[in-house]
Amino acid sequence: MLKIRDVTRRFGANTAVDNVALEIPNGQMVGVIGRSGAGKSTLLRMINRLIDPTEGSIIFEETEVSALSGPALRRWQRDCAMIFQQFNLVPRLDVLTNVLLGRLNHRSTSLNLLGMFSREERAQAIASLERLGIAQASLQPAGTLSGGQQQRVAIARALMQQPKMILADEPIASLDPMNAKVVMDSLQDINLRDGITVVTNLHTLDTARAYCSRIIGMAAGKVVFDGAPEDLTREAVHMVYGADPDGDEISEAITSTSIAASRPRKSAPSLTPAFAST
Ligand SMILES: Nc1ncnc2c1ncn2[C@@H]1O[C@H](COP(=O)(O)OP(=O)(O)OP(=O)(O)O)[C@@H](O)[C@H]1O
Repeated sequence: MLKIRDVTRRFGANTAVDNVALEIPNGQMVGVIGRSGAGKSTLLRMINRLIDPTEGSIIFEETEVSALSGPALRRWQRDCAMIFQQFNLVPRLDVLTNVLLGRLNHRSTSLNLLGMFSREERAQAIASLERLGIAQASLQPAGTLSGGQQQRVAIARALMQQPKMILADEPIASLDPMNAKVVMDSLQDINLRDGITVVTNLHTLDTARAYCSRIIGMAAGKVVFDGAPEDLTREAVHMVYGADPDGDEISEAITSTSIAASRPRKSAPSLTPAFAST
């Protein structure tokens, strides 16, 4: 269980995340939605400790993640793998080496300095690439792959960390619908088959509805919706996205990529939809 307790993050006078409290049980697939600037990335980055909260605490199992430093913090960042919109691979290195880099936090500094990976680690990296359907590109420089392929490499690298949780920050925002579907199907497969918690920021509402059993809607740094996709009514969508500049209700079409999940998502959790009063 991940517990986010009254977490706030300010950048100067700007409050990016405003007093957010959430509990995420292990094994959920959670979509975080909201307008640009709503605080989605900041929230994810605080969970992974790429950014520190200004106030509040983040707890995983019995560990206060927000208080960790040194090797314990690196262990947490290994347990909580992060996937980014821009993939964050090393373009000049081949795909296999990029995936092996996911092992770095598992190993001693001296082994890392020698840059040596065991036969077992290599086999594991190839198995991860096979699972993502991209093993044939193992020896290609990562920078020569298409965006969709690069994101699959990034997911294979995340798997090499043997994470307890995957945080994906707009993983499909740079991809065309077909590649977006492959990437979301992969994240769903990892969630369903391995039971790994996935928390993903998504620009598009229909993707969140299709893949996530729980949707968290943010507006101006606050959680304004937390519930199952079925409970995301027009009213709730309005609370998350607000009205367009002409004052008209926002259309779901503009938050749509038209991708459909290959597998049905897990049945919805027994969540009471929460609407913030402010
Ligand atoms: N490093 C930073 N320094 C200053 N302000 C920041 C920083 N990171 C985020 N912000 C501000 O915090 C607010 C929330 O940003 P955040 O990136 O978390 O939103 P988001 O919902 O992820 O948006 P997007 O979908 O555009 O990525 C914004 O006003 C943003 O400008």
